[in-house]
Amino acid sequence: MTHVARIDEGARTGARRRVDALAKPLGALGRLEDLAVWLAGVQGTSAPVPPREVSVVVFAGDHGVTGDGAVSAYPRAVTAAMVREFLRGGAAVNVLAGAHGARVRVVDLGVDDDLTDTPPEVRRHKVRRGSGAIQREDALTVDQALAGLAAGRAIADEEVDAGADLLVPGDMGIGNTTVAATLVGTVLGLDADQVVGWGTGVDDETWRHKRDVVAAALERARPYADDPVALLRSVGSADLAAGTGFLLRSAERGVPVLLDGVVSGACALLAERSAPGAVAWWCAGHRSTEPAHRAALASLGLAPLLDLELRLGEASGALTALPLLRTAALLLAGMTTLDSVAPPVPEQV
Ligand SMILES: Cc1cc2ncn([C@H]3O[C@H](COP(=O)(O)O)[C@@H](O)[C@H]3O)c2cc1C
Ligand SMILES: O=C(O)c1cccnc1
Repeated sequence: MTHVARIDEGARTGARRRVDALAKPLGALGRLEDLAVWLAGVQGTSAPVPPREVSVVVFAGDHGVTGDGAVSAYPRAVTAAMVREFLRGGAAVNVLAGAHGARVRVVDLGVDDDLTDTPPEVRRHKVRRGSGAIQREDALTVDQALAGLAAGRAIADEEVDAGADLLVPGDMGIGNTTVAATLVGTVLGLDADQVVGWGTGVDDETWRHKRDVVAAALERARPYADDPVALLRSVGSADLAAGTGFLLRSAERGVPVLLDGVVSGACALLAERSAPGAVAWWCAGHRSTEPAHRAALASLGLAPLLDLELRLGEASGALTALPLLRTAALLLAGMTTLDSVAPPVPEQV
């Protein structure tokens, strides 16, 4: 059972009042105003501060769905190679985190490689190597789905206990847009055509195969549309289970999250289904080109901060949006009020 923490409505009201009093026309800072009010609600103060301790967690895993003909433009071995690169510091997530002052942690939940050359910390939460081919078999056992969820929760706890004031989920796993599309399609009752995208940049023939794979997986998953754990078992994966647990725990601990692309969007949809109201703790950093991401955000009622046609994952969209969140807080804190600058109303004679 997830007990969603309460958003501070008083702080939101106070921040809205302050925003409206600032030295600008009413509403002139557009969605930056809403962002400042959101931050106030999740920080529990009408004077929110820019998030300082930003913790990015990249959940990594491989997907059995890549086994029967390509659903991705890249081979499975790229997952392990990119995990190693995250540790070396040359991936997009590293550059963006460095630029914007965030910490990156990579966690292997299901990479199809033992990664014995990486620090034990990376592999501590490993559930299995790869997941089942969801078009014809379960992705996980129930125990593995629960282990993935528990790992995500534990990781959120570790980050929050270490002082994180903003959590950012990222993803790495060849084939994961196929899994995310299946989860979103199942939860929202959509067809494969409505959720399947081009992922890493597949050609038309691969797209059609991907669509058929998702259609078969949707068929298997339909009976579990209202049961997030059964969904993760049948058509999910250990890394997406962990992403879902991470988001659930953020809402329990009352720590805000900046969401990334279609993978965190699918996790958010599952987490919101299992803990209605949790979405109040999450902000959508961006909208990717994946149709399933668009559908997930619309269903969650989240308006993305950016729409830059990104299609990378790794938390890259969320980190690109991070400065906007800080900007919103700085404007609220630093601007003076209109009544301190406006010429006084002339007195009647
Ligand atoms: C070099 C490289 C770096 C990446 N970083 C994130 N992804 C992203 O692309 C993959 C999902 O797309 P699909 O479902 O089409 O495989 C995931 O690994 C995701 O994290 C990458 C993909 C590649 C090739
Ligand atoms: O939507 C995304 O986040 C995405 C798209 C393509 C590849 N990886 C992630």
